[in-house]
Amino acid sequence: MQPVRQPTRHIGTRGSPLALYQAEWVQRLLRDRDPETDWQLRILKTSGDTIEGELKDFGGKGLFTRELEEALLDGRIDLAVHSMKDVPTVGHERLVIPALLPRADVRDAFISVQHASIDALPEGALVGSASLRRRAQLAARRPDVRFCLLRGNVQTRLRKLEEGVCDATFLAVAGLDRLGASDRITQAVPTDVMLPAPAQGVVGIEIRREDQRMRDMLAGLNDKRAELSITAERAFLRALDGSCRTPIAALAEWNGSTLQFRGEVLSTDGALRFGCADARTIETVGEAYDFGFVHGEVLRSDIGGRITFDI
Ligand SMILES: NCc1[nH]cc(CCC(=O)O)c1CC(=O)O
Repeated sequence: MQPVRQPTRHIGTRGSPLALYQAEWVQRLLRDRDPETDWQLRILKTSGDTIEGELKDFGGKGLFTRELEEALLDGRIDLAVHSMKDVPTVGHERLVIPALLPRADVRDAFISVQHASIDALPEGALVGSASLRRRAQLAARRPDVRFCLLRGNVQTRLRKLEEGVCDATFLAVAGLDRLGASDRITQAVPTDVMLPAPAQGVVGIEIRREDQRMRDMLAGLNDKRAELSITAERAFLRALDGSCRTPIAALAEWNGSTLQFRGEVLSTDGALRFGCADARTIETVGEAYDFGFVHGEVLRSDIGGRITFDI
């Protein structure tokens, strides 16, 4: 008998602990589905991993995903694992995302060594966050709070917080749960206080459009509910934003077969806040997309010139 050569397929990922955890999760799922293939991780650095300052100042989209997409296109990797929150709403024509994994906790976590909740923060507290959305949402509730940058991967940020660099920070509950750091969460912030980023808590797998075999295999991993939810949220974002410089939040939650959608846009200082909410029975990706997109367009015209969108 001829020994069977195991085909190798490469799963591309960033090197942060959270990215690696998510890529290993995908690797396990693929090994279960297709043990004949040798599923290897390939770690790549993205521009988002090397930037020091404010992400918004770098303008470009896809800071955490572009290098992975280039590696897909030139064949260095066969799959790319992304946090969907980091994936631009307009994709490359030669790439597709056929699998979205079941959604984790969508909330943001408030983390502080000394203070029990957002409302317990002392007057003028210093909050470390590079996220425009979290800053604006917190400022809307607590205009007295001051901000500083706190960047780096989840562990780095938690360490800086313990060193006293700031009084509190925010991270996605999903990321902390995946890293086994749920005990660091001081308060899981209710979504009516802090509506999450579009697609927060969802991991997606991107591949080359032409890779039909991979598409067929991944179709079985796709979570339809996660797909419809984030399709609506990302369509809302797409209708509103071109630059990642406007604080935008969206969440589409299931109640039976009804998708309950909420979206909001804030001014950077949190002084202006425009929101919408609606519920509809949704069955297809097309319906989910239209649902989110229309709400983005309506909100955009409600806002008029009061918040600038530099598309
Ligand atoms: N690069 C930032 C990023 N992208 C996705 C997550 C969290 C995990 C998720 O939303 O799926 C994080 C970190 C954070 O916001 O705390």
